[in-house]
Amino acid sequence: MTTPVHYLNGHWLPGHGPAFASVNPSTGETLWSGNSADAHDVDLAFRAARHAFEAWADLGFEARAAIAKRFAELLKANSEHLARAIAREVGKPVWEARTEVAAMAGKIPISIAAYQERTGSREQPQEFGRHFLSHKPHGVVAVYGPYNFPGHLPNGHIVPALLAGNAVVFKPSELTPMVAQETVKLWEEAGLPPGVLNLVQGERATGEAVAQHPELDGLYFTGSSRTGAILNQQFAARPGVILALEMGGNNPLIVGSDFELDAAVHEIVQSAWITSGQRCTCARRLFVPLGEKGDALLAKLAEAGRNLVVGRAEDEPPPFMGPLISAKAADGLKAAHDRLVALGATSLLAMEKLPLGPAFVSPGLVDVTAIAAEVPDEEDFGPLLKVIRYATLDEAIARANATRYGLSAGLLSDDDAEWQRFFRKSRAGIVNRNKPTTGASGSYPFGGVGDSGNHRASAYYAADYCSYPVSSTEAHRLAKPTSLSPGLKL
Ligand SMILES: NC(=O)C1=CN([C@@H]2O[C@H](COP(=O)(O)OP(=O)(O)OC[C@H]3O[C@@H](n4cnc5c(N)ncnc54)[C@H](O)[C@@H]3O)[C@@H](O)[C@H]2O)C=CC1
Ligand SMILES: O=C(O)CCC(=O)N[C@@H](CCC(=O)O)C(=O)O
Repeated sequence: MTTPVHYLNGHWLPGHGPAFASVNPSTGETLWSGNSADAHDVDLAFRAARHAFEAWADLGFEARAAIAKRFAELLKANSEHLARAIAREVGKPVWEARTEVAAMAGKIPISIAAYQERTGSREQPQEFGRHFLSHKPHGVVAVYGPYNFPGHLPNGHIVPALLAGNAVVFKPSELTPMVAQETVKLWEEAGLPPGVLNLVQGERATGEAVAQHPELDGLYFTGSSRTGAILNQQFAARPGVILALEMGGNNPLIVGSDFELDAAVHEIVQSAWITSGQRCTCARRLFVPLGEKGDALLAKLAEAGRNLVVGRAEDEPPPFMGPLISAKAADGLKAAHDRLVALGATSLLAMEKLPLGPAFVSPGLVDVTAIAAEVPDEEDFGPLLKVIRYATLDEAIARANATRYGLSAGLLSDDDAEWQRFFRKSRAGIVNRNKPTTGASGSYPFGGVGDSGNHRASAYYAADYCSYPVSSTEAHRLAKPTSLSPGLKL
């Protein structure tokens, strides 16, 4: 119980909960181990955050932004170190992990602009003084991160929360504690005052202790719809706590009537198999027109999947896809693939477990047209793409929308009328044309409808849930009105 893995009130301290570890899914090597934060450690984090909050909020935006800018510089200076940590702990290839670190540094100017634009102030002069709109931080907010972007996605909540003047308790995914620790060290080096950002590592019990803490003013969660739904229920009894939920999807990608074959295959690969399918925005369902052109597309896509290089995160030459996060995840994906085939789906590219290690699978492509009604509306978080053949675009759009989720959706078509129809009818927070469903811009809002979120979009709109609006009517001097309300004598 001696490894200092929690950052509480500006000190690195050991935890008092059960021990846990993170493992490199490419190699099986243990990367990080420590004791999780128990309820008492979590309480220390909240006390520190509450204590630090007022001075941090009073410091002013410019001073807070200056620290965030120093953090961005440190990210750039340490980008290779952090990218390697991400590659090792998540399994994504180093080239891709580098893009994650770049997105983290890019988050700072974006969040500064968003704070000013989305939550700035507005004044309306009046005879007596003014009406005035300003924004205040919520207080102490918790940030929960998923494992697939252990740097970028928690950063997408932490940066705007701190800029707005909140103090933060950060509970990263238990699968990626090392990346969280390396990130928080950079905030420390950037000069963040003690208590403003606290790190509590741990598994579900730590997450529960954070969510139940009475000092909580806001909870910003990126993770599975299952956990998000639990939190949503839990917080129904605490309406005063602002809850931002960014969750999964069962995202459709429709291939229209007018497309260039190689370009379409490229966008599908980038939609479905990037990050080994471990992005919430990944396409899970591919709608392909019936007929020869659709047949040719699927043949080419299966070939691209067969030729795609799967390898260890740090391999040279680099792979396109690394392992899944764990052997358990790989077994789960393979089982989902096999279940579809057992139900009667046609395998166009069989997903296989690979001899590289227990967390490795090859990409899978299954035609589920014949069993579409039996396919559960679930997010299979890995490189498994389900194909549905269709006769008319309207049919494809209706089936694409037939999901309880609504995160991303895409159309591959050069036909403008098809795009207009698709855009009008599709129900998702991210709707793309001739581009992957993945790779959303941080300069735009990011979030979904249905079970993909709770209408608190992140990225550019994260500023909105990091502070609350205050409307003031101000008179410079107290003055008795010249005419009083009927029935009132003074
Ligand atoms: N919409 C979005 O922006 C994104 C959504 N995701 C989604 O995240 C998922 C993958 O991430 P995971 O790490 O597996 O998510 P997860 O839901 O298993 O875990 C997320 C966090 O919640 C904590 N947690 C789990 N159960 C809890 C409970 N009962 N109470 C409090 N905390 C609890 C975990 O320890 C972790 O810190 C996928 O479903 C993916 O679609 C991932 C990235 C982006
Ligand atoms: O938060 C942002 O800056 C934009 C959202 C973003 O980066 N989305 C990524 C990854 C999220 C995921 O799918 O897990 C993407 O759209 O690829």
